[in-house]
Amino acid sequence: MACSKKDGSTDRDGGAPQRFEQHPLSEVACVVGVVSGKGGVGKSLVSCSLAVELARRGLKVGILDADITGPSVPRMLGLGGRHATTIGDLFLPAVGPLGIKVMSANMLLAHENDPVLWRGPVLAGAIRQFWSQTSWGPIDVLVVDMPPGTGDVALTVYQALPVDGTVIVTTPQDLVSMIVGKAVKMAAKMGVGVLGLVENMGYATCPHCGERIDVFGPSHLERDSELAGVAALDRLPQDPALAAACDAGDLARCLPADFLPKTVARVLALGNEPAPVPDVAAMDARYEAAYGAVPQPTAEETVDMTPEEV
Ligand SMILES: Nc1ncnc2c1ncn2[C@@H]1O[C@H](COP(=O)(O)OP(=O)(O)OP(=O)(O)O)[C@@H](O)[C@H]1O
Repeated sequence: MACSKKDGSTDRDGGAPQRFEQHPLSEVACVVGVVSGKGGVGKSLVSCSLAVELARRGLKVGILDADITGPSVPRMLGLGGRHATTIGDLFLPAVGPLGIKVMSANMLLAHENDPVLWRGPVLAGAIRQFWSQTSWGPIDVLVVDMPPGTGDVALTVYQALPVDGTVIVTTPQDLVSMIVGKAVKMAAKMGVGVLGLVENMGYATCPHCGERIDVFGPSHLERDSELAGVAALDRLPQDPALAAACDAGDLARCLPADFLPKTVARVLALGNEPAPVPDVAAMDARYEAAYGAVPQPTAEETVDMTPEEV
């Protein structure tokens, strides 16, 4: 797979100086971010599932766990308690099932339940280490499991890594839908393309009669993706077997076949079909048509939201 250039000089930013340089021993062809506006919606599950599905198709896959303060990727892939290998300043990712390479803050801690009590600049430094000081080797797709929300680390990833496209994970609740808009706008403001929305935990299947139950009410996937102007990708069930597999570190083996089919196809198409950067003005117009005009703040009430340099 070939996406954008990964040598710190992508066409997108014209070689902006804040880009972190890829380690000379890494050859990452494609970087896909997985984000959610809000915590706990299943972003790490989607990151790991995407990695597993791509690895099942024979791709060389890595996961950069940018959820520094709440990392769950190592545990889900059976790498809980594993430490990263270091040679001097160089980090080597742990290798999990299906050859998936993983780099996570948890692999740098003495105990996996130690808290990471780092402030913004140190968190950004960790992202730099996971990209510039880590030898990933040849990787077709590097999945970046982002922290929830639109904070410091997400900003760093978008500014400093050559993200080719981002998958936004949501659940069918109004609060989460509203926050999807923030995640889409953040990507747009950073010039990052959006691959589409994945709705997680939308429904469950009754183990007795097989009936589908919409756990949080009807799906919002079509509505939210239309309003945001991004693709509707997959709708995932709430499945106790998946939760148990995550807890047991056995997700790679237990993940049902052809999980996330549309998301996988979209990622595989990235080389020929770049992820479109959402049009924020058009998106605002659609939200306004659907929900009415949002009262505009006065000049005194307006806060400068321009992202700062890393
Ligand atoms: N579709 C699902 N079916 C069953 N359990 C799920 C599903 N999706 C996520 N879970 C469970 O919910 C918990 C939270 O999932 P996950 O860690 O992926 O969320 P997250 O959005 O990455 O959270 P955080 O915001 O803390 O990073 C996990 O224990 C996971 O096993």
